[in-house]
Amino acid sequence: MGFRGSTFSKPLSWHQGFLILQSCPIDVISGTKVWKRFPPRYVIMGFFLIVGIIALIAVAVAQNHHSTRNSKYGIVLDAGSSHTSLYIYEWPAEKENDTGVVQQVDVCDVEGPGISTYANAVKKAGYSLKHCMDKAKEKVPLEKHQETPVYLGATAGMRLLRLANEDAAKKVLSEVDMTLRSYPFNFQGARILSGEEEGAYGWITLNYLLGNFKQSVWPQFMPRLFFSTGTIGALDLGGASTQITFVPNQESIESPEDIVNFYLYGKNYTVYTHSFLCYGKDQALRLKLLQDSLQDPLTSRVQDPCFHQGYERTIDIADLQNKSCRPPGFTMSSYSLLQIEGTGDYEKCLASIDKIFNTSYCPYSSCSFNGISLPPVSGNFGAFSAFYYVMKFLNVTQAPMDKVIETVKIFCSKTWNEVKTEFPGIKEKYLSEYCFSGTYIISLLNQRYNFTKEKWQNIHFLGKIRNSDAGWTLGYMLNLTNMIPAEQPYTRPLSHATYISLMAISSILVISLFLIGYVTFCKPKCLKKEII
Ligand SMILES: Nc1nc2c(ncn2[C@@H]2O[C@H](COP(=O)(O)OP(=O)(O)OP(=O)(O)O)[C@@H](O)[C@H]2O)c(=O)[nH]1
Ligand SMILES: [Ca+2]
Repeated sequence: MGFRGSTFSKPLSWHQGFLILQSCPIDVISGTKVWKRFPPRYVIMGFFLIVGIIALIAVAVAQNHHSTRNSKYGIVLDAGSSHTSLYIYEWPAEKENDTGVVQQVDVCDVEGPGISTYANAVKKAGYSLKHCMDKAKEKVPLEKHQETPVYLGATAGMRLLRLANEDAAKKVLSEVDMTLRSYPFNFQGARILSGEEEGAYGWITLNYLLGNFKQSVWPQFMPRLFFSTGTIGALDLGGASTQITFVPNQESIESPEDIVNFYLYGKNYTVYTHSFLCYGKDQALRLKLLQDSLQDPLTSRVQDPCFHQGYERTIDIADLQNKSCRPPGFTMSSYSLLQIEGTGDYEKCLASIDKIFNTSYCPYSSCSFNGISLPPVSGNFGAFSAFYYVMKFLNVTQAPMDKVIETVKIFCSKTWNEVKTEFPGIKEKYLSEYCFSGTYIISLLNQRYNFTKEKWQNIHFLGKIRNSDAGWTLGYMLNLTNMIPAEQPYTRPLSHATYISLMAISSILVISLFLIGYVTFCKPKCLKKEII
C-alpha cells in the first residue's frame, strides 16, 4: 500500500510525515485500486472515536460483568398446604444493604403434596425434599455451600395440622429438620410461620423487589409530589389461608392485633395484616361443600352450581370434616360419601360461597368477615399465588371488574365436556375448580374486602417481579439475614453504571468537540513546497 499525492523529493522525518497525514488530502492506493479521496484528518478522528467507543463499551461490560466470585446465596423452602417449593436467591456480597439487589436464581417444585399430608408417614416428609435439595447443591457453587443459609417455613397446612394433632406436626417438622441438616449448607431451622408473618413477609417481598423502600436522594432537592415513596399492598391466596396486607390510613386502624410496625431504610411503616385460616382456595371449597351438605343431612347427593354441567365428583366426608376448618353451624353427617353434580351457575355459586362467611356481626366500624376489622383498602395492591394462577387462566389479569365477572359467568356456564375439549392440557384438579375459584376471588375481593369497581383497577395480578416469585419467602430471608437495614444506607445520587455511562458519553462529547473545533478553526494549509 503506498501513498500518492504530493511527490516527495527526499525522505521525510516522522514529524513531517505526521503533518502530511494531518493536513493534505491524499489518495490511498491499495494495489491498483485508488480509493476515494478524503481528508486524512477525518480518518484520524473516526479512528480515535471508534477506538474510544470500543474501549468504553469494554469498560462498561467489564464493570457490570456479574461474577459469582462475590456472590452470596440463600435458600428458602416454602412448605405450603398444597405443595413445597425451594427458592435459591443470589446477591452481590458488596451490595447487601441496597434494596432490590437480591434476585431469585432458581426454583424447584417438590414432587407430591404439602408436608402436612405426611402426618401418618412422617419419614416421607423429609424424603420428599431430597430431590430439590440435591439440585440446590449443584446450583450453589461448592465453595459457597457452608455459608449459604437454608430456611424452611411452613404455612397454613401445618398450622391446621398443629391445631388437629400437635404431636404429628412436631414429628413432621423434626423429620424435615433432620433431612435438611444432612446437607452441607448452613441450616437455620424449620418452623411454622404465623399467618401475620406470612402476610407481612409477602408485603416486604413485593415492596423490596419494586424498590419502594429506597428513599431516593432526589426528594431532598425535589418536592415530594414528584416522587411517590408509597408502598404497594399484598394479597396472597394460598390453598389453606389467604392474607391481606397494606399500609392503611392511620386513623382507620381499629384492631392493634392486626398491626405490624416496621422501621426500614430509615422510615416507619404501620402495616395492617390479617391471615384468614381456612379461607385459602382449597379449604374454602371444602367449607362450601360441607355447608352445602348440611342443607339436607340425609341426602348424599348435592347439585353444585360452582362446578360445570355434567361434572361429577365423589368426596369422602371424613376427608371433608377436617377437624380444623368447619363452616358455621357444622354437624356431622350420617353418610360417608358426598356425590356432587355440577350445574354451572355463577350467581348461585356466588350465593353458596357467601354462606361460608359470617357477615352478621362487626364489632368495628368496618369488617371483612367473621368479625375481623378491615380498614378501607386504598392504593395499589399486588395479588399473587392463586389470585394470579386463576386470573391468568381466565385471561383477566388486566381486566376491569365487570369484565372479570362476565368472564367467570360465561366460563361457569360451559358444560364440563366443552371445558375439557377447550383446555385439553390443563390438570383436571385445577380445570374443574376454576369456576369456583374465579367466583370465590370475586366474592373475597369485591364483597368481603370491598374492592369496588374503581379500586379493583388498582389490583395488579402478578406471578413474578423481575424474575423473582411474589410470595413471603424472599421477605423472610431478607429479614433473617438482616439485609433490610433500619437506617437508609448512604447511596450515591447516581448508580455506578449510570456514573460510568455519563462519564463515557461526556468524554466522547469533549473529544469530538475538540476535534471538530480543531478541524474547523485551524484549517491547516496544504503542504508548502518548503516542508519537503
Ligand atoms: N390453577 C393453578 N392452581 C395452582 C397452581 N399452583 C398452585 N395452584 C393451586 O393454587 C392454590 C394456592 O397455591 P399455593 O400458593 O402454592 O398454596 P400453598 O402455599 O400450598 O397454600 P398455603 O399454605 O395456604 O399458603 C392451591 O390450591 C394450589 O393447588 C397453578 O399453577 N395453577
Ligand atoms: Ca402459600
